[in-house]
Amino acid sequence: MKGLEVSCLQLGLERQRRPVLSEISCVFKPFELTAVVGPNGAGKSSLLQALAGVLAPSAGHIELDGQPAERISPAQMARLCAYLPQAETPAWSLRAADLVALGLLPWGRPKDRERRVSAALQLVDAQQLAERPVTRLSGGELRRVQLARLLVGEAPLLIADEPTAALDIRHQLQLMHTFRRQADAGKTVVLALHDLPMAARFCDRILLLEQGRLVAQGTPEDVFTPALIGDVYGVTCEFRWRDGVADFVPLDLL
Ligand SMILES: Nc1ncnc2c1ncn2[C@@H]1O[C@H](COP(=O)(O)OP(=O)(O)OP(=O)(O)O)[C@@H](O)[C@H]1O
Repeated sequence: MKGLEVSCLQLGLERQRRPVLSEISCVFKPFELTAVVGPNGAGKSSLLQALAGVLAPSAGHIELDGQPAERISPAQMARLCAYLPQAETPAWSLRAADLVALGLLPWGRPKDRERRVSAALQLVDAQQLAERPVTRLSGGELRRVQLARLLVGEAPLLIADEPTAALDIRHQLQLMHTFRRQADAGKTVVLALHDLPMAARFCDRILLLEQGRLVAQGTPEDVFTPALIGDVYGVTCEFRWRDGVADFVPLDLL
């Protein structure tokens, strides 16, 4: 599979005329799983929406393999990037399998559609939900079906906003292993996460946002330090590293 490199150059974004992202410069590469972390309102979702082409930057550029994002047509973008927003309520009572199949729309109606839908449902342990109307699923079940829709296509760039938030710990781990495998196979994977130990364990790179600015980027060991995290989140904390796995202990408010 050909990977996709995404660059942000001095990216700025306004919402309701208020700046929510400023001077963000970073690169997302094939084979890399990146977590975007930061406190509530820091701009994680806004950055993901800009990368997915949902929100247009007010300053700077986004380039996909060197091509300016604004020159990429919506149809082309749909083949390049699969995006799952933070929250999405189903508007129609589709069967779960039909919702997942929507993720294949950018590629028409592939002959092996059913096999692919079933494989994607299996990735999130949701095969047993295939025939269920999506309006009658629990929060975590619906999220897993939506994640199957994200994973069913062939886009080289996967973007998911807090994908583990509604899931129990077994399904969280299963999903993070799936994203890890997608990155290992050459995809460029970008996730907004609040779970810092999960980000430390599975991700190659961390972007730390604070009030719309990128205050740190690097490996989990670079970014997850008590000084940086404590300062940005306003807490005292400890990270205890064992074989690349971080025990994160939030101690108290600063
Ligand atoms: N639809 C909107 N219209 C106007 N401003 C918005 C909108 N959505 C978010 N914002 C503002 O943009 C800023 C960044 O919000 P964003 O949702 O990107 O943060 P976040 O880091 O994803 O937060 P959270 O962890 O709470 O999901 C915040 O100040 C927020 O109030």
